[in-house]
Amino acid sequence: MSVKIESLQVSGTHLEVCWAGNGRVSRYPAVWLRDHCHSARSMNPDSQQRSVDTFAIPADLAPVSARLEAGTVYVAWPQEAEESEYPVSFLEAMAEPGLWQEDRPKRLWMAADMEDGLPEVPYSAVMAVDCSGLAEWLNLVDRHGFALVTGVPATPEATEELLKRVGYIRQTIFGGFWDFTANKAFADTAYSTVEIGPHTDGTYAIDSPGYQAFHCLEFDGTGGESIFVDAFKVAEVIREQDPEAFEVLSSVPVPAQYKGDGVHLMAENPIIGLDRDGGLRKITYNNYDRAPFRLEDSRQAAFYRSLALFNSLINDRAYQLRFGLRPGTVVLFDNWRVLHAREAYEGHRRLCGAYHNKEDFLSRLRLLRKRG
Ligand SMILES: C[N+](C)(C)CCCC[C@H](N)C(=O)O
Ligand SMILES: O=C(O)CCC(=O)C(=O)O
Repeated sequence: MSVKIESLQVSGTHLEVCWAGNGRVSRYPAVWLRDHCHSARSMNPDSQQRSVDTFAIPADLAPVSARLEAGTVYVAWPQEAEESEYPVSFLEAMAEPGLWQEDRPKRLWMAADMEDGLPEVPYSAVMAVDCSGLAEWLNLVDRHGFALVTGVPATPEATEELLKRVGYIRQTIFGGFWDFTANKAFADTAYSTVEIGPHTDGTYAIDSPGYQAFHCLEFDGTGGESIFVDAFKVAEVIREQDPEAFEVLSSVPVPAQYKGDGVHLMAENPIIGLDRDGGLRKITYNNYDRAPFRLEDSRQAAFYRSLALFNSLINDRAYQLRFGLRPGTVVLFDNWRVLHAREAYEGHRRLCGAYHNKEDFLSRLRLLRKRG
């Protein structure tokens, strides 16, 4: 429910809005206001894209008058016949200066935190038309870094249909929706039976896949247990216990590469990527794909020490959630936060799954939350 406006007035180069209930006053500068006008002449009514010429707005613009009518604030400008329009809800959302952000709290975890059960949603709920189950699944992934869907028909078709409810599938050198065994189809150990330690995928991609899903369709063998690690938890432990290591891991740009299958992909990222406020944004870690690079000796020593600390924590069972992927259960996890790994295995194992881009998952989550 939108907050009500108690009163509004123009004051110099600003519009002042006094909000009902708390008496809070918001001040909006004229140039910013004119640049964000919602009328059809300033915002394309079909695309909601800005059409006003930002750069023709006089730097000394000042509003002439303002009025409120039926949930919209109208502002009159000198030399303009038409008023600008602003939904009250828009002015409320922009009441104070501040950079864009969304409230998406994370629950960081160690293995013991998951002893009461894993975040999961039944397939029937996720596929239901009302999308409440889909919203629950994506909210769980956003909060915990992963979530299971149980009772999924063990077919690639059902799995692909499920994953397409999240958003369109990300294409990579491995294709789109993939269905694989240890067939050495690509120059990557995923297509073998060897052990793969905790890592994120696509460290060699400038835009690493935001999410990854696995569904084990067939398993007739031994070993092959999956491992998941909340690397945000590990990063916060390091930030607390070893600030020097945290500085190294969050600042040294580590190059990665994928060489083979007709490509040579390269990208560089710090292992612990931070956002503008110093919060955790993106973990990028795959020691197998780290490309050669050199630092000067003392920095090189600090890098290996920090890397060894990170490695010791992600391989500490206290941080490792371990379970076997089995037919019927799909795991979707945040590839920018949760490391995944696999024990070596023998016998036959068939996995299918896909990647999603970070922005497409968050778009679906955002729209589902708006419906909620
Ligand atoms: C596509 N599929 C999941 C089958 C295999 C992907 C291999 C990804 C590679 N280990 C990396 O770290 O990027
Ligand atoms: O086989 C698995 O369980 C996972 C393989 C893997 O790590 C990957 O595809 O990145």
